[in-house]
Amino acid sequence: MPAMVAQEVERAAAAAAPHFLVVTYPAQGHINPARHLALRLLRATPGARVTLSTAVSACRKMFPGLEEEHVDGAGVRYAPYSDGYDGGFDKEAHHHTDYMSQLKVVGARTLDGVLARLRDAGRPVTRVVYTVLLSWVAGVARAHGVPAALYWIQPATVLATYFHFFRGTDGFDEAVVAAAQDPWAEVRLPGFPAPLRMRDLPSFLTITSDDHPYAFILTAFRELLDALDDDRQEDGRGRSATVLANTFDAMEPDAVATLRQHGVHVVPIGPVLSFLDAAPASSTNNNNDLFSQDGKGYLEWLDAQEAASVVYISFGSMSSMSKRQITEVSRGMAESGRPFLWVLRKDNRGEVDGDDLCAGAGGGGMVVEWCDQGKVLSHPAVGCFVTHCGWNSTLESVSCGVPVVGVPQWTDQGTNAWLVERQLGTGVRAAVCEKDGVLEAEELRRCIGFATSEMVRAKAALWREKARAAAAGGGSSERNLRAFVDLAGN
Ligand SMILES: O=c1ccn([C@@H]2O[C@H](COP(=O)(O)OP(=O)(O)O[C@H]3O[C@H](CO)[C@@H](O)[C@H](O)[C@H]3O)[C@@H](O)[C@H]2O)c(=O)[nH]1
Repeated sequence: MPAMVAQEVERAAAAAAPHFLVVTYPAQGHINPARHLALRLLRATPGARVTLSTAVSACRKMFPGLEEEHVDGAGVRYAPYSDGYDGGFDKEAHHHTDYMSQLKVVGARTLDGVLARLRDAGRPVTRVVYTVLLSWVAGVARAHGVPAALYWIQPATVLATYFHFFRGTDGFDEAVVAAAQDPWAEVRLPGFPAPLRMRDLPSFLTITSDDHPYAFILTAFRELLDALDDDRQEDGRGRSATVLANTFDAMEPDAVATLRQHGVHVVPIGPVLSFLDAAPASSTNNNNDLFSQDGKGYLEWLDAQEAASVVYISFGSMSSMSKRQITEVSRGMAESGRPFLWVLRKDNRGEVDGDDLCAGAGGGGMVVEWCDQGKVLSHPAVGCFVTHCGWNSTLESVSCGVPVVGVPQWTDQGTNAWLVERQLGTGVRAAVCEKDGVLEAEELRRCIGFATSEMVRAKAALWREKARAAAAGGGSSERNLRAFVDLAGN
């Protein structure tokens, strides 16, 4: 075959290969599930391209010096959009509402540029997948004639809650507004056999004024569901655009059923955790950290601990611990006599020194600024996880069979704690001080004792198997993802 013809054939083949563009908000808890999905898509689709797009500032933290594009060691390409704050968003100087409006305008314009550039380079995007808070991405994809799917990175129960709230299904919205001030009030979520308490619902539903500092988040969720409706009308089949959900059938059957019954085309593909796919030694979620590890050798320290003895403590990438909370955790761990590994981010520890904390807690632990949580939870020495119940941390704990002490702070975390305690039985939600929400030392010790009991450990082991079976070859989530991928290839 003459060289020019061969080149043409190669170019045509490249243009025909599926190309997924995964777009995410620039927060650690959003970037991680996006990258795990990117890796899953690469693995599920031989010859496919996967590009991940998040804001320039986040991309530069992950890959210093990045300009237009970067390909990581696993083959995921990064092509950032601009959120209007390429130097980083200073939350002391600007209001988050301004950030969201900038993100919508500048993000839409620059993401449009990313799609155009990939098309002009002979690598047209065939499917866009976007995470929460980014409803405008659906419009950008539509303008390029590319189908878009929402990737829901919180539990399906939270999606069902927002959906029925915004729709007003069976008066759910009115019931929530009436009970907003009472965390113990019970409300019936349509499609669920038993009532939930207000504290089990996403915290944003209790926002009753547009002046509330987080009112913009409730608006962003409303817009996200509206965007699904826009696609429903265009689809003509009476169901919404695809919603890939980072959950699995066995974990949230009621939520998946009620959403489908109301026309939401929800497709459980979780747990989407790439470190489950690799051999434990190479398991990693590296390369996408917005925080730096301090190289303290925590894995070697874990190696030296007894099996299932260590309590791992982390409140994720956003929540901060008050000074009193830090003191109570430190006291609780000292009194428990158990070894602990505690993540206290720099922006979360105030004046507190990690080494002083360890000494104060009896010297049986280690405080780090950030760690590879996938590796930590996969480590046999870890026997309990004290967590704020972010959805990623929750799914990671379930998939690693580590029992949980839940200390939810806000957003979806109350629902995640409810799932863990009431639906799965793999942990316990701690009682906190009514005045300041602090988990006190005695309660921490009690909860760790309960979470490490034979009964809870057995449940955690059971759900570990169910989670892994769903994601493994032939499992419900793997089949769902494959069907999605096959569709995207056509
Ligand atoms: O030292 C650490 C601490 C955390 N992580 C990872 O960081 C992610 C944290 O995500 P998550 O547990 O969901 O917490 P947040 O960062 O707080 O995530 C935000 O986003 C999530 C997805 O929308 C929501 O479920 C949370 O409530 C919200 O706070 C997880 O993948 C962890 O493995 C590390 O790798 N190292």
